[in-house]
Amino acid sequence: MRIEISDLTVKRGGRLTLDHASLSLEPGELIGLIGPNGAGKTTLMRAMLGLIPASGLSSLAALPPAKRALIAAWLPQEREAAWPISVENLIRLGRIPHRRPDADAAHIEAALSRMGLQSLRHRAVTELSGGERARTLIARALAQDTPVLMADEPIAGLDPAYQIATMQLFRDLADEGRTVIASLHDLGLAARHCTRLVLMDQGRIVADGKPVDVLTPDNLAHTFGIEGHFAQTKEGPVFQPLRVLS
Ligand SMILES: Nc1ncnc2c1ncn2[C@@H]1O[C@H](COP(=O)(O)OP(=O)(O)OP(=O)(O)O)[C@@H](O)[C@H]1O
Repeated sequence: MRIEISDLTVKRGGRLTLDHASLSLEPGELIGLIGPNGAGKTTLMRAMLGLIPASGLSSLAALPPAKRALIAAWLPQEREAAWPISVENLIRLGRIPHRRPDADAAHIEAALSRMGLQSLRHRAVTELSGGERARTLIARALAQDTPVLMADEPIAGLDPAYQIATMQLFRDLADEGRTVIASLHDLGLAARHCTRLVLMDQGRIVADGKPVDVLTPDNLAHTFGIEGHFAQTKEGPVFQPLRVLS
């Protein structure tokens, strides 16, 4: 599903933390939202979903909440587990918007299996490692089975195999025709798996395009203050941050 935002703006503490952002997200895209700490990535996604007050337009935020929950799954950055619900039951919460208990089991099984959680299904989420909890929360978002998936730093804290597997899974979801947007700090994985990168700095979108066109020496220097190496290889695009510029 296509999502459009136009002039989306958030003001907090007298400062524009999101400054007139306009974007159109298309089905089939895996969009990596990148930028330094405090650039406004979380703010952009939360405003897009209607979770925080914003001026401007967001086609998602304009929907009634019940409809929105059928269209967009949201994976927030916070991963605390408040009470000892089992892995399986936490994933089941993703099915609430559908009100179709008959179809729930298949979606829950698929999500458990896609995130490698079958052996942990009866474990309390309060007794998981950080990475296992992260995978459980991704599974809950998958069980929601929406055309749009929005994720805030979904691979932070995962081991390399699960980082790659999760990025590949997101790419598969995009290839199936879903719209996927994820904020990422790992520019190497962003370059390798994303079809498009949106670079933010100080509340603004400063670049938007293919990884090769966004991870340019100028953009890296001006936003991150780093130098990196980008190469097109037989394996696909490879990016390695090299050094901090003084
Ligand atoms: N509740 C708030 N009140 C005031 N300022 C806030 C609030 N929440 C966030 N900010 C500020 O808004 C700016 C953007 O924050 P945001 O969390 O969107 O950045 P981010 O790009 O997701 O950063 P990170 O990579 O560190 O997670 C930051 O300067 C932050 O300090």
